[in-house]
Amino acid sequence: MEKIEHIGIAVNDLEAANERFGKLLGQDHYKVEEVPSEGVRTSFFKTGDSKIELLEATDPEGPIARFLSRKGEGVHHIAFAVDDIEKEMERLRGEGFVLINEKPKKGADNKLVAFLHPKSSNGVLIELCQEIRK
Ligand SMILES: CC[C@H](C(=O)O)C(=O)SCCNC(=O)CCNC(=O)[C@H](O)C(C)(C)COP(=O)(O)OP(=O)(O)OC[C@H]1O[C@@H](n2cnc3c(N)ncnc32)[C@H](O)[C@@H]1OP(=O)(O)O
Ligand SMILES: [Co+2]
Repeated sequence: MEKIEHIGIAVNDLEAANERFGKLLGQDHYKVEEVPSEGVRTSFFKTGDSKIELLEATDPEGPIARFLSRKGEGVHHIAFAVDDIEKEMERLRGEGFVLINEKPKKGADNKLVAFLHPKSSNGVLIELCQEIRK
């Protein structure tokens, strides 16, 4: 794991949260991107070497909608940058971690992503992110 790539925060209203985090961080978000496969619309703020990712549900059955209905707004996941996501998934499987997705999938912000089940990591949902190289 190289560094914290982003911290994902589930929000009810992306525009309102963009405004609030914009004031908090003293800067605007640099993108809004929908990821239909995940049932989310995301926005990103650059915070030094890592980012804040705000997540609004676009699918009432999706993971963010479920999280919001069960837990309300709040920190949803921690994402780590990895150089080789398949290799890292293999390593973590070997260490006994439960991978939610068998294969990496396309995430937001030009990344390949995979998730570990929170039960493997002390109740914290962990995301692996690899930059999609040109
Ligand atoms: C990919 C685009 C973007 C990016 O960065 O590129 C994203 O980050 S998208 C983020 C949204 N996508 C995901 O979260 C995908 C991975 N998540 C999942 O597959 C599910 O949310 C899962 C498996 C973590 C939970 O799904 P499930 O339907 O089983 O939810 P339950 O409500 O039944 O919860 C089961 C159990 O897990 C606990 N839980 C759920 N979500 C979280 C969470 N975010 N952090 C910690 N714990 C979580 C929940 O409390 C239940 O625990 P229990 O003890 O059984 O009550
Ligand atoms: Co994320």
